[in-house]
Amino acid sequence: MTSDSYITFENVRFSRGRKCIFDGVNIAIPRGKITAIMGPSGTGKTTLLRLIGGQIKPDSGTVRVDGLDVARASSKSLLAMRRRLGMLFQNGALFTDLTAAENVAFPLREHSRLPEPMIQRMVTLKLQAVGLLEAAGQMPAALSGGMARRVALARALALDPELMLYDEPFTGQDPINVGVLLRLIASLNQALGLTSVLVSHDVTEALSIADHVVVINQARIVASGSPDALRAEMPGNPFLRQFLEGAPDDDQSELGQRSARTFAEALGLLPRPDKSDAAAAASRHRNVG
Ligand SMILES: Nc1ncnc2c1ncn2[C@@H]1O[C@H](COP(=O)(O)OP(=O)(O)OP(=O)(O)O)[C@@H](O)[C@H]1O
Repeated sequence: MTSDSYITFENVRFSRGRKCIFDGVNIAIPRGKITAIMGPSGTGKTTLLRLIGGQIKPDSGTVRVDGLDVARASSKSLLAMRRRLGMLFQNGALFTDLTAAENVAFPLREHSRLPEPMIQRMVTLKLQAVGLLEAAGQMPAALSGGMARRVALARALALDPELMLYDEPFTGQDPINVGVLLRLIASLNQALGLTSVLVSHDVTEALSIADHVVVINQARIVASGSPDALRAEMPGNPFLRQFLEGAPDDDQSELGQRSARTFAEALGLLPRPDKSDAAAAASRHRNVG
């Protein structure tokens, strides 16, 4: 681990029943950057986020978040770590009986003792950060899907996290909303000095903002580095090449095939489909739904 790593996985093993999800993986997630986690469906990307959050523990090995050994930390240290962590998951629905502003205020009321005027100020700042101040008084039912996702992002930022975990944040969104979310994720990471970990099937989109990429396949890390470094590594890396050339042996699903294809497209290894990027992305979103 270097001091530039915010999160490290050191020889982490994790199984579900008889299925080995991680077979001694080492990962370094750089501080202050956006790291995209890629891999075919079912390879353990969400599991990786749950190991980071400490919801599950490795069978062996160590997961460190800013130096904290997550599995062996006291519950007090774990709680403190989680308060520095924001999460935006595809199912992170808003509370339907609270306005947008009340949704953003919720974690502040739950986890801080700030006086009400300060909470209102924080809510205003967070809604401004996602460009939705005008929606403060709206109920979730009155928001578009894209607006609701941005309010959920504002809520995830409420406690000023250092680390943001995004699990499929673009699912169900149209290309314009995906573009807005991408720009927000990138600009917030930069402006707030965050470290972001992004799990997404939208490979082209995720790679457009990723500084660092980790590719998982069959319980191992098959490649990691910048998109440029992966491109350079591809010819000498049979695992990566297999992933790029087609779905792995045990994943013949349409999703697995698509992950491999879009990854190769994103690295410029395959010609892009003869459509505009937006139309291609729209077609992928429909498929994911
Ligand atoms: N609670 C659980 N109990 C048993 N097996 C589980 C559980 N959660 C996940 N798994 C299994 O662990 C493996 C990894 O799941 P995970 O959700 O991390 O994959 P993923 O890469 O995020 O998949 P996707 O891209 O489809 O979202 C899968 O085989 C899944 O079936």
